[in-house]
Amino acid sequence: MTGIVLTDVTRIHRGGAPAVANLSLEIPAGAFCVLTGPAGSGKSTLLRLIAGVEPLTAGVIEIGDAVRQSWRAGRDDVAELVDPQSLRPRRTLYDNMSHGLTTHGLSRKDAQERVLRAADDLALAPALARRPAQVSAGERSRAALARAFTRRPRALLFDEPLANLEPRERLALRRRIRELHRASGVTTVYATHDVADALALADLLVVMENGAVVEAGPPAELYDRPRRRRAAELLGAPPMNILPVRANQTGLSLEDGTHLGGASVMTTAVYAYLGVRPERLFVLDDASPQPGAKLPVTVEEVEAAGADVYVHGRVGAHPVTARLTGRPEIGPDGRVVLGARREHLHMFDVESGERL
Ligand SMILES: Nc1ncnc2c1ncn2[C@@H]1O[C@H](COP(=O)(O)OP(=O)(O)OP(=O)(O)O)[C@@H](O)[C@H]1O
Repeated sequence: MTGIVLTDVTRIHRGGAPAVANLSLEIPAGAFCVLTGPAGSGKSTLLRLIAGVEPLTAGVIEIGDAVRQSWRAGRDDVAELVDPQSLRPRRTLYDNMSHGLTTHGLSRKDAQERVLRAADDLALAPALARRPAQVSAGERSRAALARAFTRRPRALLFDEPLANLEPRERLALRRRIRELHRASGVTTVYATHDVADALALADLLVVMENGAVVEAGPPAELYDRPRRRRAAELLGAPPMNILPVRANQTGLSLEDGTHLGGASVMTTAVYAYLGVRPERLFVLDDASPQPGAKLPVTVEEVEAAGADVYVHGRVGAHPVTARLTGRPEIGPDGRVVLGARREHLHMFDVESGERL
């Protein structure tokens, strides 16, 4: 197995701002690394640079002994970009999957065995004789995935492979990708803006913005204890609520004096940003656990979306969103008091954005 080491990687398109800027990252051998971040943050560009289909402006990408630099193109059989668009339209799925295997030294029989095994693994057998235009979007995605696996590259690269699939198929293929990764152990880099996919798949999660890494680490750490305010905001849908507060021994309050609760998380007085994820808020009543903070919310909108109910409103002048499991009872004054447990409160430095 081979890891991927990126050192000061930069890609500048002609006349543009850097799509990837001085980015360094070490992806251990066999890891499932997920790149996430908003549109335009550089995820696809980074994948294309690793795949070698786009040239580097500066920096080095090492995939084992295969080294890519701006002045030296790397080998193109090292990292495989899984892309349904690149299936050849005039060939059957079988031919698409077997193409190139025999020229890379496999016997016809071994190539056939490999293709049939991959087709079995991805439930593609009935569609093998058809062309890409004659199968569903899900089958095309699975065919691209099967083709990549048959080639046994050192690294597999995915760019939003679930984007155009219906929800049930999405979940099934997401699980399959994870299982195939576990079975093959091939180092994988996967780009998505979907937070749930990112958290479900990653061993190493990389939050990107403006072509740079905001924060990287195990997904549970980034979700539960983000080190940076920006990473906390980017890794959440809806994003983490952020309120500017004064915290001292008596508790937390907003600049207009609104008291947010008695249980302070700080021992000395500081001005900070309080962060709380929408899904960690609950309606405060007699049965609620002891809250670390209370938010008196003036409700502006309630969206009932199946199992989730989104409550949008304001605390003082600041917007707040809660994701609840039931419709809250809203008082005649249009208010509801929400709570969050102390362990679900995050404090960030006002200037640096670092976790306090
Ligand atoms: N061929 C190109 N020429 C000029 N600029 C480009 C080109 N490709 C990408 N960019 C710019 O580079 C930046 C990063 O784009 P990239 O597609 O890598 O982001 P992304 O995170 O994958 O976005 P998305 O989630 O929308 O796919 C963007 O500002 C984009 O406009």
